[in-house]
Amino acid sequence: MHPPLLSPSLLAGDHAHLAASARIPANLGLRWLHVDIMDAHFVPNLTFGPGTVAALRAAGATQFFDTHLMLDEPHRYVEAFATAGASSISIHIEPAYDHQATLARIRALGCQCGIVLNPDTPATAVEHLLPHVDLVLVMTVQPGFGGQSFRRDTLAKMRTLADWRAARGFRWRLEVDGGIDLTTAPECRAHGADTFVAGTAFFAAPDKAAFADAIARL
Ligand SMILES: O=C(CO)[C@@H](O)[C@H](O)COP(=O)(O)O
Repeated sequence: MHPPLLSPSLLAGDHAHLAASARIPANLGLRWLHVDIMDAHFVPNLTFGPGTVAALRAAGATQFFDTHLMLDEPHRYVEAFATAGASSISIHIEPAYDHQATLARIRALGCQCGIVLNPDTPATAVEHLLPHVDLVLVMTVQPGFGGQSFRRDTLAKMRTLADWRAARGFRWRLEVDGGIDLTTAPECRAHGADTFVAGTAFFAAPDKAAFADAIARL
C-alpha cells in the first residue's frame, strides 16, 4: 500500500478565484490537486473545461493535476486535457466506449491514467483493466456534487480491490472521493485506500495544515 496522499478537490474552492484556491494546498506542500470535470450528461452538473486547466497552469499552478473526467464521451477529450496540463486523467467505466484504448491513449499522451467506479458499480466491472492503470478511483458518493455524505457500502469494494492489488502485484493507487473527512478517511485507509480526495472537508477546515497532517499520519 502506498503512503497516504491528500488530493484536495478544487470543486470546493472559490470558483471566482480558482488559481488562488489552487495555491492554498500548494502552499502547504501538498503535491496533488483534484480537478473535477463534469459534462451535465454523465452527471447532472457542469464544472471546468480544458481552458480552466490551461489557465491554472498559466497562473503558475505546478502541482500534479489529478483530473477526473465525469463525461459520457471521455475519449473525445483526453487530448485536450493532456495538452492543457493534466498530470493524470481518470475515466469512468460506466459509459460505453473503448476503455482500454482510451487508457492507452492517455498514457501515450504522457499522463498517468485511472479508472473510476460509481458507488453501485462492482469491482468486477474494472477487473480486466487493472493491469493497465496507474490509479483506481472508488467514488464514495454518487458523482456530480460536493458536500454529500460518505457511503459506507463502498468500503467492501475498496477491500476487494486492495486484496486484488496485493495478490496480483499491482502498483496502482487506490483513491477514494466523496464525503472524505477525518472520520471517513481512516475507515477507507483501513480498507486499503491510499489516496484521499477531500473537497468540502479540506477547504472548510479552519486549520488546513492540521487536516493535511492528519491524512499524512493515517
Ligand atoms: O467528484 C466529486 C463529486 O462528484 C468530488 O471530487 C467532490 O469534489 C468531493 O467533494 P466532497 O464530498 O469532498 O465535498
